Amino acid sequence: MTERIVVVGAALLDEGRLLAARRSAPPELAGRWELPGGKVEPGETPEAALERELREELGVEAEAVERVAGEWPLKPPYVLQVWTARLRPASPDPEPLEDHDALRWLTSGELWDVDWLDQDVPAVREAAARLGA
Ligand SMILES: Nc1nc2c([nH]c(=O)n2[C@H]2C[C@H](O)[C@@H](COP(=O)(O)OP(=O)(O)OP(=O)(O)O)O2)c(=O)[nH]1
Repeated sequence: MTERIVVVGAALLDEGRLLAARRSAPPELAGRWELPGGKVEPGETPEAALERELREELGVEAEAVERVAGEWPLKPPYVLQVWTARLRPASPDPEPLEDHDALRWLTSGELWDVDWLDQDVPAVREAAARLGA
């Protein structure tokens, strides 16, 4: 059986907008936009991983809300799963603390203004269906 490591991506939604984050590393991904998140660690639930990654990367207190149906292949052995998420009431605003050098809140009309990682495009399309919901 092949090893498979889940990367969780957050479709962080706020006031009908989706947060996009521009990667600053590694060189082959730098400058492209993604859903913030990261690898699920052994023994961790995807929801806990998502909340931990958002705290580390963006300094926010977020809550995973629901899984976006689907799973998208990344560079083996990684696969991307996406959860919608929201900021908890007392959360600070997101800041690009690590892994990213820019953040943008996108309305549905602005969704394709950023250069998403190719492998994120189908996931973003699915997540976008929740915008304004
Ligand atoms: N977080 C995130 N990673 C993505 C996305 N799309 C995509 O190809 N990736 C890739 C980039 C990385 O190779 C891998 C996740 O790595 P990461 O650097 O975000 O995760 P991490 O914080 O747990 O990593 P690490 O520094 O602990 O190794 O998945 C995405 O939308 N979000």
